Amino acid sequence: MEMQHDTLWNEAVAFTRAKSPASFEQWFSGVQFDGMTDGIVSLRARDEFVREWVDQHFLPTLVDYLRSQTGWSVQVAWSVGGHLERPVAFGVPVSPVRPRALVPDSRRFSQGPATYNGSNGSNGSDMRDDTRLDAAANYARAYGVGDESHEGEEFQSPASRRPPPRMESRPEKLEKPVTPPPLEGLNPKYTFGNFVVGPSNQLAHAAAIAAAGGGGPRHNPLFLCGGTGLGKTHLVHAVAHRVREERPSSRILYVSAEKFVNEFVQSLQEGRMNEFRSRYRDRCDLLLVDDIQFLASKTQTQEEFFHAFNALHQGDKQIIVTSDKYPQQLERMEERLVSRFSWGLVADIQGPELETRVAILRKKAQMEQIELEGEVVLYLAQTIRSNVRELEGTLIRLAAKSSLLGRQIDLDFARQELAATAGPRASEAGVDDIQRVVCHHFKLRTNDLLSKDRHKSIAFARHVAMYLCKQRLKCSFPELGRAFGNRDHTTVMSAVRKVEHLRASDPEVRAHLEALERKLGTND
Ligand SMILES: Nc1ncnc2c1ncn2[C@@H]1O[C@H](COP(=O)(O)OP(=O)(O)OP(=O)(O)O)[C@@H](O)[C@H]1O
Repeated sequence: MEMQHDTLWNEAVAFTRAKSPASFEQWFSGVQFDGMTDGIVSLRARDEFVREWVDQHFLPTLVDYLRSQTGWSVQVAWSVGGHLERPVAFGVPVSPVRPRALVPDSRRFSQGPATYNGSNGSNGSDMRDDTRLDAAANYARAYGVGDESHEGEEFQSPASRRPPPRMESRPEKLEKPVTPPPLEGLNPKYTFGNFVVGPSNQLAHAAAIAAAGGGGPRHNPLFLCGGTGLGKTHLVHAVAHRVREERPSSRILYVSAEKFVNEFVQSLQEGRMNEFRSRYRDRCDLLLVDDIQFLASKTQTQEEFFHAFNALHQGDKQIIVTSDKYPQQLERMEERLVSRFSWGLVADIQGPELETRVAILRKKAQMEQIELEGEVVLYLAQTIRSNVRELEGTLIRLAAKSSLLGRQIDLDFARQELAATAGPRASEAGVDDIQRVVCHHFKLRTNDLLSKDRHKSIAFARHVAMYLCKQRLKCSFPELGRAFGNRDHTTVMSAVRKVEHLRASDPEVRAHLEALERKLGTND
């Protein structure tokens, strides 16, 4: 089995190397392959800078290759520092320009090897936070390594004997920027390499890779939807990063729907509509719009967006839209827009399962250099189930507190902290609480649930409340019947069964239940 893994790894390496051999040699001289088990690839980087560069520029290709060959959800576990006995490649192994620590000192908790300790005399302490790209550029200038993104053209190592760049119009190699200028509003950490794939998001992930030109059928538009904090924005940024890397000349527009509205209003007021239209209809190869639900009720902006959409779609320019709802659930949105959103692929992202939450926590801890014991990871993943943003926020809060108090993040510490900040535990919530939350969600009065009213919307809310009570409380069917206006226990039983069935078959019902479960919190 190990043998097979090694072969697979070697194939993935060969595949990735072939895309840009010189650059590969340079960067992978600072990386060691420590093995692969259960879809987890263990790598060691010489330092944090190499880790981050390789993570962002090479791993998406490498991991995609492994995934395509095995069908596994491949994860990469990095360790940083220490001597590399078996580097993957043998380029010029030096990193003369050391950027400052990637996270503020207060957030660097790793007990592992120090990363930027000025060992080469280059004290980065007075460098700005945004010096990473500068440092990367210097690194590349000095050693001829760099971005993979220059369409068939490679950065060259001093030792390389490859012919000079083919494109005559390009200025001297050392003068051109190593990476295209960053796109406004993009989070550099939101890359495919940093996105953990699991059953809850694999369709959205695969569709995003395809939209970025990474193979597989491309759907236009791609409509990504799901509850808050589940990774929609992350995926959209990842597409932009990937396209930026691989096709630097592509004109990418990333906006939140809110920004689109503001730009539109401002252009209208200032008589610059031609410019606005040209920007969104003619000078754009990839349009990414976050939180489209924000266009609700804004009829004039919707009209403008409709025309931009048509122009781009006709020109086969990729459009990706995110939303917290399915297209059909978007309220106060023109029908013709809603129908267009479903022309391509609607890919939803569900709340991550336990295994994915564990993998996300590991990834985030690794990125932020936070040391976490396995039992703490599991405890956090079991306790925080609502969304990834909350998971991530809790991790950062724990790390900050642990740093302030000088205490290790062990299970006791995590338990105390979560208990101190959690609201009332769901297990303490009673039938009344659940009824109240359900009524609030469906905009009903509590009395409605207890009444004999059989109006469809009230009956549905009542069934949902019964289902949630049954799931979360240790109540018998007869007890629940009494709590819901003295109903027969068989009525409750059939309501619970009905909702169970709808949950599995109807995405809209599932979305309601997930929203309610988020509001009610965990019942662990
Ligand atoms: N599968 C994942 N792997 C790694 N990180 C993730 C994953 N899903 C979400 N995250 C992280 O969770 C945080 C929230 O994600 P993001 O902002 O993309 O959510 P969203 O779905 O756009 O939410 P909203 O609708 O509220 O804007 C980000 O820091 C993101 O990196």
